[in-house]
Amino acid sequence: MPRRTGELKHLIVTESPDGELMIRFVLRSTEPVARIRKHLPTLLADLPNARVVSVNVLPEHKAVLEGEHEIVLTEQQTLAMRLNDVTMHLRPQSFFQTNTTIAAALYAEARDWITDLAPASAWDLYSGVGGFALHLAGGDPDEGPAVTGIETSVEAVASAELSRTDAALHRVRFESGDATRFALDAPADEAPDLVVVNPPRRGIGAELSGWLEASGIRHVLYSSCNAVSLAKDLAAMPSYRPVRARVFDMFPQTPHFEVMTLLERRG
Ligand SMILES: C[S@@+](CC[C@H](N)C(=O)[O-])C[C@H]1O[C@@H](n2cnc3c(N)ncnc32)[C@H](O)[C@@H]1O
Repeated sequence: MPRRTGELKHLIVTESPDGELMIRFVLRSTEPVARIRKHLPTLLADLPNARVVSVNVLPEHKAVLEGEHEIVLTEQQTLAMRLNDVTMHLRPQSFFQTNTTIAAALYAEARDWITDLAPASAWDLYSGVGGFALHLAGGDPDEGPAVTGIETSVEAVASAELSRTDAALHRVRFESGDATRFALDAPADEAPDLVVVNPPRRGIGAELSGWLEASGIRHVLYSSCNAVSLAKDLAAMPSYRPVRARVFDMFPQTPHFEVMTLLERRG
């Protein structure tokens, strides 16, 4: 009979493409924090590539990986994730695509497809730490589309803002908020040329797909980790036709995959 009295629930390790590590101890309580702090110098000496070490507190016994309370123990608060020519500064608790090599290919392909379309403005809905927005914005801060990223996680928005500032991309901005609410509340004359959506497994849902269908937006780039919700969302947007699509093996050795498609308004 499990007694559930242990303190360590999970150890979450993120390795950057440069081999640097973010190590997160998911604990039942803050009781071991003083001990981890005490042994931190030894841990850092044994793992010279460790850059960020934190404790995440998850008191409840439930089927989630992490809780809301995070205590960063190192001076460095973010892990630099260098993908293609974009550096993203990842804070603990921010979503990052599961497979970094494939994520780099995904963002590069998105940029490739979009460059030809040369949109003046774009929204990156469900922007996370800003992978799509930062790639679409391009290397020159004065060129490329004006991009607005919308994301519910405050930590992810803070990560994205840091990366944007670091790259001096003044035509990119990130806001914390609900993607559907943002679209529904936007003045009609502020609709962009392109909308990128990269939602969680549930997809974008009836409200946002209905809004896109009724909008005059010319292109939608939809990156999905669940082909079932993607198909449902696409069925609700018959005014768009897929002009490009590619499957990415984001979750090797599982039945899951990422699929990205570029949709173009008919007519
Ligand atoms: C599949 S991840 C994609 C993140 C990002 N596009 C990337 O490439 O890393 C989905 C993101 O949607 C965010 N999210 C979930 N529900 C949301 C909502 N209603 N509005 C905006 N963002 C949401 C999650 O926090 C998560 O960061």
